[in-house]
Amino acid sequence: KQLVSYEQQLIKYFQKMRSIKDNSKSKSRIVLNILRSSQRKGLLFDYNLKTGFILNYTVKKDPQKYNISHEQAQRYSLHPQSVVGTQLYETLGLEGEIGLAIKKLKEWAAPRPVEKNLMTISDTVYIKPEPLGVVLIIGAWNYPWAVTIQPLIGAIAAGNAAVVKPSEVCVHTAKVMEDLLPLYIDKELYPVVTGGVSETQELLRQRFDHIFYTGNSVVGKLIMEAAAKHLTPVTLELGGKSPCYIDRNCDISIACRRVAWGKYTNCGQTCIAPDYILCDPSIQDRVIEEVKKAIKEFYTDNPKTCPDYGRIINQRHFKRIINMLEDSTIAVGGDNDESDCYIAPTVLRDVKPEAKVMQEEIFGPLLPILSVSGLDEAIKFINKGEKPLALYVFSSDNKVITRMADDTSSGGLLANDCLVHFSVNSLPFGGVGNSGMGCYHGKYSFDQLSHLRGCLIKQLNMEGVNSMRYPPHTPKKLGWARFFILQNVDLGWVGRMVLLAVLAVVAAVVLKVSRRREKHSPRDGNHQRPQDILSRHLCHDTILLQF
Ligand SMILES: NC(=O)c1ccc[n+]([C@@H]2O[C@H](COP(=O)([O-])OP(=O)(O)OC[C@H]3O[C@@H](n4cnc5c(N)ncnc54)[C@H](O)[C@@H]3O)[C@@H](O)[C@H]2O)c1
Ligand SMILES: CC(C)=CCC/C(C)=C/CC/C(C)=C/C=O
Repeated sequence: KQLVSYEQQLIKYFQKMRSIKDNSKSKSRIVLNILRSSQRKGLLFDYNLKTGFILNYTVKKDPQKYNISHEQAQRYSLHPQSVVGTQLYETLGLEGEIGLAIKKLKEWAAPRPVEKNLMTISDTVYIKPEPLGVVLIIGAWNYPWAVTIQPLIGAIAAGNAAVVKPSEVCVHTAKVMEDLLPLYIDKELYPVVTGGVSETQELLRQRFDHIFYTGNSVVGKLIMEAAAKHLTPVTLELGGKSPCYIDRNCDISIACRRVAWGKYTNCGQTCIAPDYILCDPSIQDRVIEEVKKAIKEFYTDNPKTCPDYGRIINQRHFKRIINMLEDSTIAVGGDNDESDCYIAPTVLRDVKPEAKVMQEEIFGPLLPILSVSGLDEAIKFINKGEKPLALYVFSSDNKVITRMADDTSSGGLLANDCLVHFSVNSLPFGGVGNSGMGCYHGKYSFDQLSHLRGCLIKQLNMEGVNSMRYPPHTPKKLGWARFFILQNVDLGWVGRMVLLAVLAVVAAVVLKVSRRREKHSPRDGNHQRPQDILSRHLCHDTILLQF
């Protein structure tokens, strides 16, 4: 029933939308105006229903069509990555996020009761998550589905409208998104705007209610600058050099296989790829040998012909990565082919901190190894740099892992594995410092793209209790205020019942006393209501302290 009435509402709304004339000069302004007017109509506030409907429609009712997007993506000949790989690294996560949102949305969107202090004990105090409005999602090219659609799922779940701006660098995927998204979700509420820097800048001149940007830190600063003009909050999912410390005390063979997977997946073009290895010089040769073995195991003797090994996204990035090889020693790989944007899985040995490859995020299949004398030096080295998006530590010794966690800071920390924290939707995913701000995935996406509105609903009675905060202020009142405000009450269910019973008894006693007084004294202008008497008791009697 609800759904039918909701659909009727939608039909009316679309009729109205169609009648709006496109008389504005700027394409993005039109888009924004449409989204804003849909917001004003209050339709988006029906978000439980709407999101449930859209998400169900997308995945559950039409799984076949949902899958077509991968196949079609392949047909549009995306940058080389196997169909299975695309699903494993990109769309599997999306399915998980959608499933979770469908399952949990009611719970996430519901008012959240919070702890109260004594002053607000009889009030209703809660957090009400509200949609922010219109979110601008600017995606990057390296995992275009994951980094563009995953925030969109959060935006929809939280009841927002969203403009989706895929990266122009992944030309084909952007086109697929532009073609396919409107087939599955409401194109009026979630339009896809394609284009490059100038189109993005034009979008950024508009006022959004949140900007969710994924990409490099240099552009991240420009996004923040543009957002500041409208005081628009931002989520910045950036990158940087994610260190990987391999302790002497660990299974080096397993560690290196996991590091090789983390590094060479998507040809190193992963925001959380281990950027470089720090290890004791005594294990460097072993590390090289084991990474080499893993490369062969994953990508055969000739990664160039292996369908699971990727390519560099374009020649600009190819040249940037090849330039980094200049002053380092190649231990494994190194062969490349510019015409095919191919760079073999490569390991660099005895790399100096001043080497070119150590001056910026590599974002390619080069794995430099730097020598450190042990954990202390590794921590020192890491702390000299910017706070990374991910930090990896491999050790069989829990003390080593704990020290790394305690003495460094990063967006995420992973011990004895790489990348997999991205797939755990109960963990917040995001950077800190130069690697970004804000986080998402699962409920964190919902909260990040909601306004958490603090609500306190008081009744108009019990006015006397408030006298402690009203002028004239006195030290005695302050004493009471201190007690009532600073005492947090978390009594639990039983405690609340006991407190209620005690309050009822006190109220009954006070009422009885006041009635007796009323009986014995005639009504006059100074008559006091029971709650005033109660509050006087509350403020001046020691009974309360025992309370
Ligand atoms: N933290 C994460 O989740 C995450 C995920 C993927 C990538 N990254 C990081 O992103 C970087 C790689 O992506 P990229 O930056 O090359 O992607 P990119 O070139 O695709 O740029 C990202 C977006 O910014 C827009 N853009 C580019 N220049 C702009 C400008 N001057 N003004 C306004 N908009 C502009 C693009 O149109 C694009 O949509 C790496 O640093 C990587 O670590 C981070
Ligand atoms: C398949 C498993 C267990 C995890 C996925 C790991 C992966 C490749 C994450 C990439 C995440 C991502 C969007 C990075 C951004 O650049």
